[in-house]
Amino acid sequence: MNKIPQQIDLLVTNIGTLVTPLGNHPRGGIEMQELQVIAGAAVAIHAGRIAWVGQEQEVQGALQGVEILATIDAGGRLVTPGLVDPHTHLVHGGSREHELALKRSGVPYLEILARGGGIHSTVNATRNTSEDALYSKALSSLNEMMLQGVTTVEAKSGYGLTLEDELKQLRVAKRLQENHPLTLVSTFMGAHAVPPEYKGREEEYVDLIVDEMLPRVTDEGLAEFCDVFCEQGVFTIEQSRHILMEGKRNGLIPKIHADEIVTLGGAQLAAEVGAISAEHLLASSDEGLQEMAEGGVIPVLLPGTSFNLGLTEHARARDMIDRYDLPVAIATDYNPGSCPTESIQLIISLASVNLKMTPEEILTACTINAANALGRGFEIGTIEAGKRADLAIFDAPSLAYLPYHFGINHTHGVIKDGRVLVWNRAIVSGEGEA
Ligand SMILES: N=CN[C@@H](CCC(=O)O)C(=O)O
Ligand SMILES: [Zn+2]
Repeated sequence: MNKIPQQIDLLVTNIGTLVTPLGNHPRGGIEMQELQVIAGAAVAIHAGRIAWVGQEQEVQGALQGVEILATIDAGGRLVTPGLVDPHTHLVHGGSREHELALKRSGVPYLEILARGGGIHSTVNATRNTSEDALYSKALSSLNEMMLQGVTTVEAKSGYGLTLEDELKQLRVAKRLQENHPLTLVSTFMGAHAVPPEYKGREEEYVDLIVDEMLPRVTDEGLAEFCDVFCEQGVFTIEQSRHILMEGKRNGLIPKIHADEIVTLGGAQLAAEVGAISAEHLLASSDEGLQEMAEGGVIPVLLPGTSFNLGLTEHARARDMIDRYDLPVAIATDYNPGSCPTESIQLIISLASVNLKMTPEEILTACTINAANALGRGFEIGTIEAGKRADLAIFDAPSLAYLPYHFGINHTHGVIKDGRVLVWNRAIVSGEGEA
């Protein structure tokens, strides 16, 4: 139990129900179902951290003699840990609604890419967009995410695909890290596609990533993670292994877009290279899932992507949880092609409808498990003394109401590092404010 400080900066009172997983570690299998539920709760915050959490009727006793600087009334609402979105392609230029008809007429995702559209179309747009314009666009998406109850967001590069354009994307993320109150976590993904100018010279592009991009990204401190789109016609298992191992040598933790469309063995590769997470996994084999479980790799599932691509098959979340005890995380995968939405609450409903996850599993997936997919389980993802004071406050009578009542935003308030950022559904403090 943490010692209670002499001063409380903010006391959140009148919480109808507080729901949170517990602990710092990823929660797999049946543990995903286990939450702490406190009816009539209060949370005391000091220096951006949770100092005390418990039943409101105990608050007087617990905080006796402590000076309370400010109080905020949660109005009997539902409070959860601030949500964590561990997989987004936040920074990019343009949009791809011009591909909608093609997509809906049944042209597969990889076919659009092979024809020079898809990711390549966004690479063009991103190269032709200034750093300031990329910043403004990403900022408005980040604010949307914040309004959804999200307090930590991962952001990948991968729409530049030249040294300078990859650095440009990552510098935008760094500026947002510095100026925006949400926590932004950066991932280098120069291996998102082979750019058209390297067609037929794929190995040369891999060399460019390894010899020039990785060292610069590390030198400038622009990313924590390195990701690869390991997929048929994109990067092979061998190329992915090489890039991820070289990334590791440069101090970047591996992540991998694995087995999204074709069963290539990306899940096994994730375990082999010691990846912190593997993403998508619609086509992973049982062997792959078993190896992920043994290797401690977190599956990050992206139900918005399979929904938006019009697929009838989805990632096997039930098998992952019930048979392999895996600590499933979920994310938006926000990107301009396969999943153009910032709405984690839509993803929460899709995790219920298409992944057949329970409300308790879903909350675990977008809090403590997502936090661990970003190596941050020690400081976020639960409401416990000592953790960062990141809270989401919802206009919802119960946890199950979040996936159940779909397609609307339930967020009433957001508190990040003890600061009220959203209240009454509006941003009250944000980018550029101390
Ligand atoms: N599948 C690869 N990358 C992204 C999509 C990128 C795009 O289509 O622009 C994803 O995770 O879904
Ligand atoms: Zn992605």
